[in-house]
Amino acid sequence: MMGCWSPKDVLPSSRGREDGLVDPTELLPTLPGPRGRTVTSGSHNESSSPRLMPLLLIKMINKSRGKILGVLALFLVMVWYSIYREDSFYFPVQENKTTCPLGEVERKAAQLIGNYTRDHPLFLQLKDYFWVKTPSLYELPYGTKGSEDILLRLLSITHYSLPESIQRLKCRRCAVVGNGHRLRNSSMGETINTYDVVIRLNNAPVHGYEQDVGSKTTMRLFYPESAHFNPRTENNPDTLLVLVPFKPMDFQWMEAILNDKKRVSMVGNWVQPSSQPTLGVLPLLLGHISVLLQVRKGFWKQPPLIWDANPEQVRILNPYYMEVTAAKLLNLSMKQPRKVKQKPTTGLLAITLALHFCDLVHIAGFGYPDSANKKQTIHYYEQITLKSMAASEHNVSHEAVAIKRMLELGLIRNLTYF
Ligand SMILES: CC(=O)N[C@H]1[C@H]([C@H](O)[C@H](O)CO)O[C@](OP(=O)(O)OC[C@H]2O[C@@H](n3ccc(N)nc3=O)[C@H](O)[C@@H]2O)(C(=O)O)C[C@@H]1O
Ligand SMILES: CO[C@@H]1[C@H](O)[C@@H](O)[C@H](O[C@H]2[C@H](O)[C@@H](NC(C)=O)[C@H](OCc3ccccc3)O[C@@H]2CO)O[C@@H]1CO
Repeated sequence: MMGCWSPKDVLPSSRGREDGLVDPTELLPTLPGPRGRTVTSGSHNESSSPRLMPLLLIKMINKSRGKILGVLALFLVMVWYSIYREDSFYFPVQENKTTCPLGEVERKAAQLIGNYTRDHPLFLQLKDYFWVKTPSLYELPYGTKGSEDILLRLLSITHYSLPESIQRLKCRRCAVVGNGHRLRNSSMGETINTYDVVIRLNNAPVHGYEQDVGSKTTMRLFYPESAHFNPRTENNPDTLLVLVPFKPMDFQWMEAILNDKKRVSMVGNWVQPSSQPTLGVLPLLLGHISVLLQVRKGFWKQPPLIWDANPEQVRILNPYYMEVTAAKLLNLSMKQPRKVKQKPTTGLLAITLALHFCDLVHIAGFGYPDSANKKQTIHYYEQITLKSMAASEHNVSHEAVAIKRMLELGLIRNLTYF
């Protein structure tokens, strides 16, 4: 969709191939054959004997000189443009690990985001709900108005701190990994693992895709409907599992999961989904399921009822970042009429979060296929197309413009192409 150039722009147009790619033999000069036949220099005949090779090569270069020079000139202009603009539109970024562009993200983000500030906590904190000094202006997903009571309960069983290992970093180099198909066969895994903070989204797997997407996950943003059923296999033991709340039911789901987990673990008998429950734990398990069945209604997709994650890893994202993404990056109204529903994707939200927390923000796996491209799969891990997003309430072309603006500003850089 957002590709800035394609091989078609610089190579001769394809005549015979239906897939629109250039036939390699078209690039070979034509030569008179032994009996007046015209053959390409790639064909196997006497004229390709070793003695004639230098002659052929010179002839080839002579004939294609214009094209070669054209391609070379275009390539040089692109290299120059990329270096000049300090962005990675055309080429993957090569970052010097020893330098830290301290203050650069803040300076550039302030150009794009009105009233930009790093003063807001990343995660919701219990102390802000004991005595609400400044009530939130908006309801979920842009604020916590009306959710104060459930938050009092939920925040008393979750944590809000940033792990010490992140706090002590002198430079927070962050990679935000989108779920896009462009990561497939990208071999970006090793590079992604070098970042201090790797942010992943929803139920995107790493297991089996390490070479392309890496295996490090510092934070994973998700909502109940996008929670992976087996969080332990796709995260690290210290990954922060960051709930993005969209509706009050999301808090209730998290509370039920965590409370029940606490109750079950108190008996020291947490039942793995795959293991056989012992008889002693059955009443507890039934209680667990009935609590969760009560919160089951009200979701647009079945969330996990058993979720085997360590409660110490769980955080609740401050809806402030959703507000900034919607209002400042997408210019959405905070008070949308009920019919016109549009909200930011989790990926754009994650980029916004990174802009408020990191010293360097690189993205990978962002970019949807063109809307006319009905067959292209959208994810690196499953075979679904844009059609599956028909009821998604996102405007991905609008978001692409916002991301492109950030790339142009040099505020973020791209590890894959966009
Ligand atoms: C059917 C549906 O509702 N799909 C939504 C899915 C779905 O709910 C989850 O995957 C859970 O199954 O979630 C979303 O997004 P999804 O989980 O697909 O992808 C996460 C983020 O990666 C970026 N992305 C993804 C694919 C692609 N080709 N290009 C991209 O740039 C986007 O920024 C995206 O946000 C979501 O939460 O935003 C948005 C999707 O619209
Ligand atoms: C970041 O948004 C997430 C995902 O990308 C969206 O596609 C998804 O949109 C759903 C929307 O949140 C649902 N609205 C409510 C109020 O729950 C909407 O509900 C309609 C519906 C209801 C019952 C059964 C099916 C559909 O469904 C949208 C998806 O089709 O929101 C995600 C965050 O929750």
